[in-house]
Amino acid sequence: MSRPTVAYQGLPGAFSHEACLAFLPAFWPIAKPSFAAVAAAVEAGEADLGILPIENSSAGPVEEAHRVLAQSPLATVSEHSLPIRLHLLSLPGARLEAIIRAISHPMALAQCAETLRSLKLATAAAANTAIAAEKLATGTDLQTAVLASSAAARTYGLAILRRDVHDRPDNATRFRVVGRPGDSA
Ligand SMILES: O=C(O)C(=O)C[C@]1(C(=O)O)C=C[C@@H](O)C=C1
Repeated sequence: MSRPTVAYQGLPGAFSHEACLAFLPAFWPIAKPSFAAVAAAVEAGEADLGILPIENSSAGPVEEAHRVLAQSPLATVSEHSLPIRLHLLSLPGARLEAIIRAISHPMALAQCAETLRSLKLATAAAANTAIAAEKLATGTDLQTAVLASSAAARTYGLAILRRDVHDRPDNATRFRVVGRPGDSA
């Protein structure tokens, strides 16, 4: 039998991808560009399950995921909390003093608000932490950093300029696993 699948938002190195590996190790993760695309893949039977971040311990509910789930017939299978460690990543060779902006998912930016203020960095939103990391890695910008995981740093060959930049040491995000109603996946 082929391996069952789980759709997640982002790319390898995203926290949703980390959640797939931690909580659904028997499932093959399928990357999707948006929360809506995750729900659509499960509804269409392209993926057996979907996983979405629904709430962070310091930044609160993930509004877009709640909007998508409210409009979807999918059923909750389980919920899991994942510790979230955010690092400031740059191209290798960049210096912290030269960084002027940080790019990431708005939830990740909110989890690091105090650090970003103390470093006097401007911010810009991306669709996902790993999507921001992958984009930075393909360019030559030594003034921009992204907030993402150590897995994203490894996956895209980025340097960790500053480790653990989330404001609260107990930072964690709750993920919801969803499936088609009536399925016993
Ligand atoms: O999965 C990712 O990496 C994301 O960009 C999304 C997201 C979120 O929506 O809350 C997931 C977990 C963290 O709380 C930060 C960002």
